[in-house]
Amino acid sequence: MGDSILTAENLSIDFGGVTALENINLSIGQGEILCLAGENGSGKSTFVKIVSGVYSPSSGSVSIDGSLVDSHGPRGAISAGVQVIYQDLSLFDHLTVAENISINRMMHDGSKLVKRSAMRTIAAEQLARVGVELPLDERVSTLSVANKQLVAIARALSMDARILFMDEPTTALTTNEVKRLLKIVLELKNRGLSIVFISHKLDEVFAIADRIIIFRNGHKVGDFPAHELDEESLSFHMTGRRVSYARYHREPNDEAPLLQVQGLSRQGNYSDVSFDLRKGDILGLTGLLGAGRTELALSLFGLNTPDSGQILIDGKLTSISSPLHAMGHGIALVPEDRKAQGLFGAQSIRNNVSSNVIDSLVGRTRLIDRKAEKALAQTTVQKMNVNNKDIDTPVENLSGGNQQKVVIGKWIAREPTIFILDSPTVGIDIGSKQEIYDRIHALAASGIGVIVISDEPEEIIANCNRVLVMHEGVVLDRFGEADLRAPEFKDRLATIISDPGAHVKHVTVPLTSTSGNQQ
Ligand SMILES: Nc1ncnc2c1ncn2[C@@H]1O[C@H](COP(=O)(O)OP(=O)(O)OP(=O)(O)O)[C@@H](O)[C@H]1O
Repeated sequence: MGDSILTAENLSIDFGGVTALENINLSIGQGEILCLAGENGSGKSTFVKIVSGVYSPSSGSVSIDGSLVDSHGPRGAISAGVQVIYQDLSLFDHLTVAENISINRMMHDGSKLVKRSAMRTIAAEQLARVGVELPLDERVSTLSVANKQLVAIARALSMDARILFMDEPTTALTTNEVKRLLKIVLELKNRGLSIVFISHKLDEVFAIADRIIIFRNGHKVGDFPAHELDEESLSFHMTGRRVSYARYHREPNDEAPLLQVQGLSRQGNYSDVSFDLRKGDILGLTGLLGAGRTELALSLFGLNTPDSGQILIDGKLTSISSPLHAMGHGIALVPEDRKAQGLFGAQSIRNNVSSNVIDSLVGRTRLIDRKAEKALAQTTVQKMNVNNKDIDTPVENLSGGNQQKVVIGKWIAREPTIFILDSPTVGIDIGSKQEIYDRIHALAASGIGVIVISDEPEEIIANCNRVLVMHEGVVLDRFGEADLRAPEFKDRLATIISDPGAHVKHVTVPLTSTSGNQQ
């Protein structure tokens, strides 16, 4: 580690009696990439929020270059060179690239007038530091998530950042975009910036980390040069146990399809998609972000009406015109964006879980059976291993990964027969992933049909007995259990996902009940 730039001493914080961090001591070196690892709810984001002045610690201090940082608000941290890029990026979508990059700098400098030329100069300079070109006058809303992220990095640099915190920056990026981002992070480090990088994707951590600090239950439990760890030892330090993902094998022998999708198309989203889903199937829908997977899932949940094609449930032609309709047919969807679509943030865990099954909780008196509601929420919290067991906690106070557990749990509570999970383990730690995979396997083994949307080859291989690869709205290829079992399949799938254009379609028979590819 180079000279230490930031030092945290004895940092502790608690929220209403719950200790989120206790006696954290750590330092960050000049020009170093430090990865913060830890299970969901271990305190990583809370640490970032203290250092950046969002939270005041109950005790302890943060100093930069030996000077104490004022812990009462973000100003002190910003002046000392701390910048944070949160997952939602906090950009102004309706403003241009140049305006977004320069706005903080101009406000910080006390500019009262909007000077367009100065804005453009600042933005161009900062983008050059990141090493990318973006159209300065383009509205940010039109950019890809990856390019929005570059805008956020350029904005951070414009504030003379010396330490850049990135909290799960790769969750919404494609494989190639992740590679570009990691390259940029390494270049910024080479120019002397200190970077604190938080990710649950251990391959990313090992691709860039100089040092890895591990939190568990609010305590620092490890501080290692990255080369002293590998994925297995890091997982062990994070969870205190050996983590491995069991593979799923379909047992039910009822071949009648629960769901048949035949020639489904929606202009601009997906085209001519066909597949069957049987009891006990876990069908993987994979491909890059933007492949049409999410749009297809939304159509199956009544939120994105197809233009043509057919959906059959239990052999009967069905039109799914609304989520209520879909739920009536036993379909559940864990959406891609848990914050916007999956949860009522200000509501308690209890209310979020019961919101999905409220009809079954209303008794003859037309009142909600509060006892049953409480029992259901408690069971969900236990089964999903949510770290906060107080069911009256607002879900917005849970860590990101624990929020995702509540979303999955509240849909399981509906006991669906067709369960669609869009990117179910984004932001989930490796130990919790294992638990969620076990739950998905058990649900499928009990006879429901599951669709898992994911671009992680490891996730697809651990969970699925069939896979559809989508690219630009069409099914590019499909694989059955025999393919999935082949030892080289993980690498093969990773190559197809990262470069679908180069993949030559070699299976032409559709995976329908009449096809031979029914593994
Ligand atoms: N504003 C808050 N009010 C109450 N509890 C909170 C608040 N913010 C965080 N916590 C609690 O502090 C603990 C640490 O949460 P934090 O978000 O720091 O975890 P994390 O390591 O970033 O997890 P993840 O990987 O899931 O994002 C959790 O138990 C969380 O519920």
